[in-house]
Amino acid sequence: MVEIIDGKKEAKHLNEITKQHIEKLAKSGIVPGIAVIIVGHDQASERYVRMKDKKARSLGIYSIMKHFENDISETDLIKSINELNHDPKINGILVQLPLPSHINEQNIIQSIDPKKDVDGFHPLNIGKLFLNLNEQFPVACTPKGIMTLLAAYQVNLNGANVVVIGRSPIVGKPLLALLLNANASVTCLHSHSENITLHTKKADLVISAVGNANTLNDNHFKPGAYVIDAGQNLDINGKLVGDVSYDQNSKNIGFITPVPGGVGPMTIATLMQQTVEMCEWSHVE
Ligand SMILES: NC(=O)C1=CN([C@@H]2O[C@H](COP(=O)(O)OP(=O)(O)OC[C@H]3O[C@@H](n4cnc5c(N)ncnc54)[C@H](OP(=O)(O)O)[C@@H]3O)[C@@H](O)[C@H]2O)C=CC1
Ligand SMILES: Nc1nc(=O)c2c([nH]1)NC[C@@H]1CN(c3ccc(C(=O)N[C@@H](CCC(=O)O)C(=O)O)cc3)C=[N+]21
Repeated sequence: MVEIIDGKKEAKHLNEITKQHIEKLAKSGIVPGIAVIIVGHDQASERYVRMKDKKARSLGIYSIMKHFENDISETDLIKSINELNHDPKINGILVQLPLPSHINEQNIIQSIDPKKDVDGFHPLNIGKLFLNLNEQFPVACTPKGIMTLLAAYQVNLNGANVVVIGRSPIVGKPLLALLLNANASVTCLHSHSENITLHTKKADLVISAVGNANTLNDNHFKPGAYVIDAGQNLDINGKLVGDVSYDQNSKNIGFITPVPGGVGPMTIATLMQQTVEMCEWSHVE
């Protein structure tokens, strides 16, 4: 029997805690603020951004959205980010990725004030994460949310054999650092990796962030394995599915995050949590 790791439930719990922090700040007249920038009209991106805005507002976070046409220049986009860098009402700036190909993503990410980099994508914050510095800095929300979920399910990472599939700067790489910092033994696989099963069969925990349906199935895992599926894919019927195909009776998978209802809701809840944390950090400095 496969047990479900309920990301929706944990996200709700995390949002309740975030709400308490917001209420406490409100007593000092402080309202945390987030700005989300989106370029172009990609349907999935517009949908994610709306979900973030709606959640922020429902929690009492000041939320603004800047929607630009596909042909905005890199200079104009940076100008808009600069305004937000200097806006005292804004604690977190998120630029939805991917951006159109005429815009250099690194130039955009690096124009965000690292103290407002709520996505944790700025090289300074990624560097701090890899160095495991003992200070407060933002961390990419999907990996951070996965760590919160693992903690909620009391998954022991100390010395555990963990396989991460995917090495993007949004999911795989920051996850690798977080797991290493939590004393796991981590293997990171990617499109050049040979014999994926050899690695996954030995893993206590497998985290998949590939972006292809049916990348993994029950035969890839050792009995009782924990599986975190970060994939968001549309199957042939247009249904949202993860990277892992399985059913209730799968023999090996012990615990798994469903798609939808696993990593996705944790990402949004973590974005809200981190916006509020960054507001708190800015007021104690
Ligand atoms: N739930 C959530 O909150 C979030 C979900 N996602 C989802 O996670 C997935 C990954 O996203 P993202 O990291 O941005 O995607 P990228 O496309 O940037 O990265 C995919 C990674 O998977 C690797 N890969 C591709 N094919 C294989 C394969 N056959 N075997 C092993 N590794 C492979 C790639 O290797 P290489 O580096 O060699 O190209 C790459 O490192 C997507 O479905 C995305 O929608 C993303 C962000 C948040
Ligand atoms: N700067 C930036 N930061 C990001 O964090 C970022 C990004 N760009 N670009 C795209 C990816 C993708 N991503 C998701 C967030 C939530 C869900 C999510 O909530 N998924 C729901 C289902 C959503 C639905 O109903 O369509 C679930 O899995 O249950 C999915 C994917 C954040 N990303």
